[in-house]
Formats: sequence, structure tokens, C-alpha cells
Amino acid sequence: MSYGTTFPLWRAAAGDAWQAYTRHPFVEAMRDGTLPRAAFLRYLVQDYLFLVHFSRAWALAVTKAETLDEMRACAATVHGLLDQEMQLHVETCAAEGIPEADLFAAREAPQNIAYTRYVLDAGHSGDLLDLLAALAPCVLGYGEIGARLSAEAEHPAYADWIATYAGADYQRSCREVGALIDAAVARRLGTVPETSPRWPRLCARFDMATRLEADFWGMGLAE
Ligand SMILES: Cc1ncc(C[n+]2csc(CCO)c2C)c(N)n1
Repeated sequence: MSYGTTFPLWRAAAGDAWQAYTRHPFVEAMRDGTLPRAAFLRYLVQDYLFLVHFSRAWALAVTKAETLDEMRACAATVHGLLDQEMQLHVETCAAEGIPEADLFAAREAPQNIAYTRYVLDAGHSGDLLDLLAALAPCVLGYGEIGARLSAEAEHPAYADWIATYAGADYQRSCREVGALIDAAVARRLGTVPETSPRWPRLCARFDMATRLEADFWGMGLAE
């Protein structure tokens, strides 16, 4: 999965951290069906809270945008998060007897706070590129994981989760976010962004968010 031209450069700069995130033991246990249900639910409850803060981060991106096209793309993501992506969490948890009010009131894990507030701070202290570099591992990493697991899954236990992220709708939104990033980079850094003095900091943002994603999986596995 390339999702544009900027993402592969950031992914390569993150090196081994990218594999540690996208091939984390939690991911591999969804692939082979050995992930304990309790670990998945612990992850899903935290992920609901995560998506609340990610909706805020994409809303911040609307205010950091410089063009109407950027605003539309970020606003569409806010809408998709609030009205579609969180449904997987709400429905899966409801089927396990966990109502949505309990999800909203759940206590945030430190790994969740670290990741979501890091992304929000990247946006508050920087511009749209700083924010997008911190958001990219989440959106595009799940696109990569979903596509791989749908080809490699050995067990149906987590088929709904995999289908959400491997599905055509989600894969299209990954391509759209990839295009948003490419256009935002070209607009602000020109056609050879790797030579910009800002480039190393954007790579560092992407790298840190990638490490925080791996820690988020680890939180799901911790008893
Ligand atoms: C820890 C964690 N990381 C990434 C995602 C996936 N995700 C989060 S926000 C967003 C953008 C809207 O399409 C996507 C795809 C998740 N659910 N949980």
C-alpha cells in the first residue's frame, strides 16, 4: 500500500518502528485468532475514547487548513469518525453487554492519553503538516494492517474488525488522506519536500506517532 508519495517516505524513515507497529503481536494474534476476547475488548473500549480525541484532532485540522479543499477533506474525516467508524466499537461492545455510556465514561489508559494528546499537541503547536504527520500512522497503518490481514487471516474470530479496515470504503479514505497529505506537503514545502528544513521534524512526528501506536497495542495485551 503506498497511499500517495509522502507516506512511503515517512514510513521508510520510521524504519523498524513501522514493522513493530503493523506486525505487533496483538495484530498477529488477530490474524491467527489467538487474541483473547478480553484483550480485544480492552483495546476496543480504549479505542472508542481514542476516536473521540481523534475526531477533535481532525476538527483541529479543519482550523489549520489553508484551502477549502483541505477543509473539506478534514471535515469529511471528522464526519466519518463520528458517524461511521465508532459504530464498529459501539455495536461490538453492545453485543458483549457494554453500553455506549460505559464506553464514553471509561477511564483512559496512560498509553491512550500519551498518544491522543501527543497528536493534539502536534497540531496546536505546529501547522497542518505537523498535525498530518502525527495523524498519518494511525489512518494509513490501519489501512495496511487491514489489507494484509484480509489476505492472510487464518481464523474468522476478528473478521469484522479486519473487514472494516480492509473494506473498499476504508481503503478509499486512506487514498484520500494520502492525497490530502501529498497536496498539503506540495503546497507548503514545494516539489522536493525532503530538502526542506522542516522535513526531519515531520519525519520525527510520524516516527513518534508510530511508536505510540505500538504502545497502544501493547496496552491491549497487558492484563
Ligand atoms: C489506536 C488506533 N489507531 C488507528 C485507528 C484507525 N483510525 C483512527 S482515526 C482514523 C481516521 C478516520 O478514518 C482511523 C482510521 C484506530 N481506530 N485506533
